[in-house]
Amino acid sequence: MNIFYDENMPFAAEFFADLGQLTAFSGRSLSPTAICDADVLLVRSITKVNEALLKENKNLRFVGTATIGVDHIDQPYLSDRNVNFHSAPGCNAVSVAEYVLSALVVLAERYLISLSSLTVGIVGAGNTGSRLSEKLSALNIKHVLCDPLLADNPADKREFVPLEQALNCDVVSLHVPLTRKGKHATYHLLNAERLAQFNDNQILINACRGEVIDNAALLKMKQQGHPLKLVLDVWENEPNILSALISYCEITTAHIAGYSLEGKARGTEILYRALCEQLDILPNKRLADFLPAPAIGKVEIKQAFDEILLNQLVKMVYDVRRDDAIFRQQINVQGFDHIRKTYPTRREFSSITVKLNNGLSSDAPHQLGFNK
Ligand SMILES: NC(=O)C1=CN([C@@H]2O[C@H](COP(=O)(O)OP(=O)(O)OC[C@H]3O[C@@H](n4cnc5c(N)ncnc54)[C@H](O)[C@@H]3O)[C@@H](O)[C@H]2O)C=CC1
Ligand SMILES: O=C(O)C(=O)[C@H](O)COP(=O)(O)O
Repeated sequence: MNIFYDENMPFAAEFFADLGQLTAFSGRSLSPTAICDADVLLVRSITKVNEALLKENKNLRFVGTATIGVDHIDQPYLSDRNVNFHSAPGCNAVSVAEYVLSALVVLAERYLISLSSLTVGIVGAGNTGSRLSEKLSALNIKHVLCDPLLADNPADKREFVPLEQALNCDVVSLHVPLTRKGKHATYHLLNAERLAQFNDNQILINACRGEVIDNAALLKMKQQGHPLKLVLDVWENEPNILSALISYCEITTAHIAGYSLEGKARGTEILYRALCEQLDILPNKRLADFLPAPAIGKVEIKQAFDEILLNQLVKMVYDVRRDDAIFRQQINVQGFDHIRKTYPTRREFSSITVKLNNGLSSDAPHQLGFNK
């Protein structure tokens, strides 16, 4: 069995070696002839999987994307060809939530804002939005959820607000898939008209897909002097982004919100399990067998919690300013894809054990995701 996989899938060789002949590829430049004899194709978000890519291939049985987003996959085409398709729902949702939290901590310090004074509007309350909601709850940060599709689902008991209410919050964080059709399509969900409603003090965070915000309209608004504070991880038309926007961002990164080692590697593991199931093989490998020990393994807390201490904990694991600095320094030299390919290791809160030796029963660090 010929298994072709994106070179940016951590532990792919370790997971898949026993299942077939492995070939790694560079996701942006994959050609139809390169994969003409693939039985299994494992991609990430930068490879568009469609008729144009697969036209030379007659053998394909399985396509997997080690990502949450599926907007790069022509699923009806795969289904017409009877090729099984799997994505990796939720794989890097914690990573996205930790990115947003780090951005909030950094901005709160930069502008001397207390996080507990803010209300966050989470647009899209699936895996990434829900993980963010849990972490905000752990820090007692007020937030509302907007998700008209889940609001219509009687099984989901959470309270939802209309979009306009979420967009009015002090912080607006976007967590929707990119969709172009239907009543709830998200392409340019934030168009010029909605962007114009933002007030001077708001913070807008986009760590879902660039096309959810009309980037040209956003640039125009910033050029006209709107003080909206911007955190942009994703961009329209990656990797050829609207670079004039960069200098208007408070925090700006190269689509790496989901790039914790755990988040990326979980994507690989989910596809390994899905392929094993298709092949009727019992999976015998687990991600825990491959993850290295983190640089910092254990922390002991010896004083009572306050916002400063909790913010320190967040930044100790992941300070988004590192990725912001790399982006600003390298975007015009090495380019968008290079920054992503050479991403330095980042671990999730769960990689660190936090021991409480402060006489308090408060469990905030563990609710935030740190290991007990
Ligand atoms: N920056 C990054 O590195 C990453 C970006 N993503 C992006 O984030 C997106 C969301 O991820 P998940 O939360 O895991 O997906 P999910 O599928 O678990 O949740 C998305 C939620 O958005 C809701 N939704 C759809 N249209 C909506 C609309 N018009 N208004 C409000 N809510 C709407 C859906 O009902 C769903 O509950 C992914 O599709 C992907 O494109 C995901 C992971 C990493
Ligand atoms: O999971 C998703 O959806 C994402 O946006 C990924 O973090 C994107 O990473 P790449 O697949 O582009 O490496």
